[in-house]
Amino acid sequence: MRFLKGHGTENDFVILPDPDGEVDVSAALVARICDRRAGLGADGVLRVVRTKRSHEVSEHSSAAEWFMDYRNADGSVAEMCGNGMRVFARYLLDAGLEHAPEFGVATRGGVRRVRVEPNGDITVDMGKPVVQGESVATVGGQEYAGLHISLGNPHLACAIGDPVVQLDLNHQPGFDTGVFPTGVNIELFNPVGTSRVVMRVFERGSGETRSCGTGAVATAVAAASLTGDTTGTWTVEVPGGTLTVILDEDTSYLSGPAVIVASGELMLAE
Ligand SMILES: N[C@@H](CCC[C@H](N)C(=O)O)C(=O)O
Repeated sequence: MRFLKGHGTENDFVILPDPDGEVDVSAALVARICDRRAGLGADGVLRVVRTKRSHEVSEHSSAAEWFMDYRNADGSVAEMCGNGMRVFARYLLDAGLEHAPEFGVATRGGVRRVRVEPNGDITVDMGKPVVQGESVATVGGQEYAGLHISLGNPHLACAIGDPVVQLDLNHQPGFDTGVFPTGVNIELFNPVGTSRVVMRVFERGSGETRSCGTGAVATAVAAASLTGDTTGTWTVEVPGGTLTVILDEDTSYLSGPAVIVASGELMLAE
C-alpha cells in the first residue's frame, strides 16, 4: 500500500491514498501504522477517498470531491481534525487532485472549505464553534475548570495559572465521562499578552500531541471568553509551532503550515 507522511505544526499523519475506497483500514492496522517503534509512527491516519466512494458521508457532502477519513493513533474515528485537514489539502494540491486557491473537503463533521494563502500556509474554515457549558479536567491531582466546546469533535479548553510547560501529560487527564461519553480532547493553556496563548493538548485517541487544530480553535474561543470577546485574531503557540485562529460572528478559521515529508510503500498488512 502506498503511503505519504506529513505534518502540520508537528501534528503528524500517515496519508493513505485510496481513491476508490477499496482498502479496509481496521483499527488494529491504524494502531500498528501509528506505532512509533513498530510502525511508521503518527498521531493519526488520513485515508483519501472519493466522496462518492465513501459510505460514511451524507448526501450534502457529495459537493466535495474528496472525503477525509480520519483515524486517531489508537484506531478510533473522529469527526474532524483541523491540522489533518491542512495536511490532507496539501496532499491533494501536490497530487494535482485539487487546485488552489480554494476547495471543499468532506469530513464526518460536514464539508470544510480550505484556502491556500500567498505564503503557502493553508487555512481551513472550521465552522462556528459551539460552547456547550463548563467542565473540569484533572491533571496531576490538580483540577482545572474549562469550557466544553464542540468543533464537530469534543473539546475541554482550560485556562490555567500553572505554567503549561510544567504539566505532566504522560497520562490521560481526568474528565467527567457523563459530560463526555465518547471521550474528549483536553487543552490546557496560559494566556500570554494580548490575543496570544501557549497551549498543550491531550488528544482523545492519540495522547499528548505537539499540536491540535480543532484544539487551537477551542482554546481561542475559551481565551476570548475570558476577555469578554467572541471575535478576533488569536495566536496559538503549541510545542510544534504557531497557529493562527480567526473568530468571527459566523465561523472560525485555522491557518498554519502543512508539509509532506516522505512517501513510500507500506509493508504492514491486515
Ligand atoms: N489533531 C486533530 C484532532 C484529531 C481528532 C481528535 N483526537 C478527536 O478524537 O476528536 C486536530 O488537529 O484537530
